[in-house]
Amino acid sequence: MQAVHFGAGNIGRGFIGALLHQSGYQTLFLDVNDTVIQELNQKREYEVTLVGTEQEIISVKNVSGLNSSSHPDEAIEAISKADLVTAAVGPNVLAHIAELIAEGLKVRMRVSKEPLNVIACENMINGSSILKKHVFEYLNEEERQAAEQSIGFPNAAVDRIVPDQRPGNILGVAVEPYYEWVVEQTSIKGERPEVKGITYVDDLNPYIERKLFTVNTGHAVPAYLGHYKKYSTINEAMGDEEIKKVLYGALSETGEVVVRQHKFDQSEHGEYIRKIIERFSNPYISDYVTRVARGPIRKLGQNDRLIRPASLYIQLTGKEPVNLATVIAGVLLYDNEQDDEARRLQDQIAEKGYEATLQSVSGLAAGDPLIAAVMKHVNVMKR
Ligand SMILES: NC(=O)C1=CN([C@@H]2O[C@H](COP(=O)(O)OP(=O)(O)OC[C@H]3O[C@@H](n4cnc5c(N)ncnc54)[C@H](O)[C@@H]3O)[C@@H](O)[C@H]2O)C=CC1
Ligand SMILES: O=P(O)(O)OC[C@H]1O[C@](O)(CO)[C@@H](O)[C@@H]1O
Repeated sequence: MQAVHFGAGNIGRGFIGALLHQSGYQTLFLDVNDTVIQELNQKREYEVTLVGTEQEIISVKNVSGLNSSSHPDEAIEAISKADLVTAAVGPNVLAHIAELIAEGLKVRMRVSKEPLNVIACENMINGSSILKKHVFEYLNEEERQAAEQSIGFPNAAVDRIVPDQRPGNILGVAVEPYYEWVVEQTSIKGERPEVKGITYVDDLNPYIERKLFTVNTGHAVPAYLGHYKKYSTINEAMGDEEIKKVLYGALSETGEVVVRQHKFDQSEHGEYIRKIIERFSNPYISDYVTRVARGPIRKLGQNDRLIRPASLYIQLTGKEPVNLATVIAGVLLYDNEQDDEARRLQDQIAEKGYEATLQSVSGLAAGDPLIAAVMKHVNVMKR
């Protein structure tokens, strides 16, 4: 079986690539990073090290790479013949891989009605549906109708902390042992892809929201408040009692939302939170606050890990999400010259101020109570 995976980065190699290999797939990684592609083609294998109290090494074999930017025709051909297409490129990059996928589908649909599933493995709600929308922009009406019949874009939630790797080791990845990959089976075309480790569910929404609003909201706390307090790693930030207090508070706020919205059992959700906080504190993983904080404009999006649960908390409880508001203030204060979105955010703030910037990046209406709640913390924290 042949899988084509877009993005030979941390999650691509450290999570999806490893499971595909363990499930018997040959994986072609499509990426724009020549160094990684060359190394993949030279070595044809790499190691994933699970780091915890005990270490385990997984050898990922039957892999190759292709620079999809300089070799689009080969990429199109590979997509046209693939048994499964996956992607972990980052939410903002989905639009940029859509044309290649569309061209691959056109070639495929000309010669066969064989079903294919395309799964976006990103930290976002409805990632595969959004990718589908981008792909369909490159298809004509007839092709769209054919694609509706045979090409599935099941949404997915992926969870594994894969920090940035040590320089010098191009392919090897150190990852936490934990993982979760949940895929919406109702959108699958043909047989469900047999990938070890995928949990199929009918409705993904509860799982993606629980994950995004617990793992990712939670991780954002030591990331942004850690950077604010001048820590460089998540581990250091997790040792700060003030940060931990906001973390517990924020996860209790999102917990209330997730449990009420999706009817998760309260005590099971408490246990889920406990495990996640333990994962953030894994002493064997060295994760920089700047990686987890990357892309602050995206993270202030209306459906992302902070604004959506904070807005829902206000709607559902009528209370102020004090802790989530503190973290959102931390995002607005996130100043990192190395991060393009952080620079753009600070430029906007310099031009029009915190309140108007928050409003414009989050899509919140003027006068939304969340804005006032956040501004209280901005005013204290910026002193
Ligand atoms: N690292 C983590 O712990 C987790 C990350 N994710 C999600 O997985 C996605 C990827 O994250 P990471 O692997 O951490 O990022 P990464 O930056 O390590 O990997 C992204 C890869 O995509 C490649 N890429 C960029 N533009 C491309 C294009 N046009 N065509 C093909 N490849 C392209 C990059 O060169 C890079 O190798 C993100 O959506 C992230 O939120 C989800 C769960 C965990
Ligand atoms: O990948 P994003 O959306 O930039 O956010 C970083 C987050 O994603 C993860 O890498 C994995 O979910 C977490 O470590 C962190 O919370």
